[in-house]
Amino acid sequence: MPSQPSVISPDLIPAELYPVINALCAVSIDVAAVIAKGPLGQSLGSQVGENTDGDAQKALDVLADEMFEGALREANVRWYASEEQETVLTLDPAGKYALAIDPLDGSSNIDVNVSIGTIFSVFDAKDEAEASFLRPAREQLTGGYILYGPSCCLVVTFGSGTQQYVLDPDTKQFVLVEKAMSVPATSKEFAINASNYRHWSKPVRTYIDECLAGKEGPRGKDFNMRWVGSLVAETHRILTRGGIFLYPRDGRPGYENGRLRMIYECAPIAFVIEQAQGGATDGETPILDLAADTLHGRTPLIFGSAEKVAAVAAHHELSE
Ligand SMILES: O=P(O)(O)OC[C@H]1O[C@](O)(COP(=O)(O)O)[C@@H](O)[C@@H]1O
Ligand SMILES: [Mg+2]
Ligand SMILES: [Mg+2]
Repeated sequence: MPSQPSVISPDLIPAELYPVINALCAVSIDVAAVIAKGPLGQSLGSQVGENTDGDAQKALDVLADEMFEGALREANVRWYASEEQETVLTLDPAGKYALAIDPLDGSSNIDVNVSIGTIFSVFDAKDEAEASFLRPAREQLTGGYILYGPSCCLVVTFGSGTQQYVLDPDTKQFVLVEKAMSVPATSKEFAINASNYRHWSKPVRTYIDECLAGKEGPRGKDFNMRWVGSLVAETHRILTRGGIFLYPRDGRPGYENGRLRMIYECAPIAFVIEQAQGGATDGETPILDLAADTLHGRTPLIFGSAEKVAAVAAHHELSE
């Protein structure tokens, strides 16, 4: 751990959680430096194995996981649940918190120099490891992400607004730049992996068909589309200029609940988005009212500008 604090302007960070956030920031400064070396450093994008979900594990997935696990041992974290680990690890038996992490989000973008990130979520630790995570997402104490993009930033909520901190490369510290982020209520942008169109359910197809119909369609305006392939980058764009993101369930084997994991990805992103006046649902229920039933369980995720999320939810209701 560096001698200087890794995140300054900490007045909005609850004192008890500061060591956790500070440790996450300290590691992310090192992760950002590793990423910035690109092909000058070690080969980060090569496949080194598979995780429990059968996803390809890249060298940087494993390295980032090891780096966060190591640093969080001294940050009052009792239970550590990682997308890259099969079971929950005990870090500090006396620790107060249970931390879930997607150490490296957007793995397919590692070797193409496109934005990637880290997503995290913290609960109070219970005596049982798994029970600390398999509970309503609304019980999170904090949730957020670090984006390794053209600039590196931390976006985080503690339940009273969503804040943004940016890493100053000169001082190597995260500095508060926005106290209360707000998702624009409406926008003309949607994000979905349209290559799966033929596998989608009727409500999702209907909604996207309406967007594609543009001015002449029922929504009466032209839309734009984006798909980065890194959830953190899509989230940051939507927090900044609005829009909607959809990773729905679809008809492919293994995609019955979509692709994204509840505790490592959907819950923290939903927390950040709701605290910025946006919406996040699985199509029927707000994500924050759901609980994962297994550690690596997935859920459909639809989030963004409140008005757009409501429109998709309405399609789901109509089709019931
Ligand atoms: O390749 P697809 O099916 O479009 O999926 C893209 C999604 O998968 C993810 O990369 C999954 O995250 P990981 O990289 O952590 O496995 C998301 O960041 C992204 O939104
Ligand atoms: Mg991910
Ligand atoms: Mg990942």
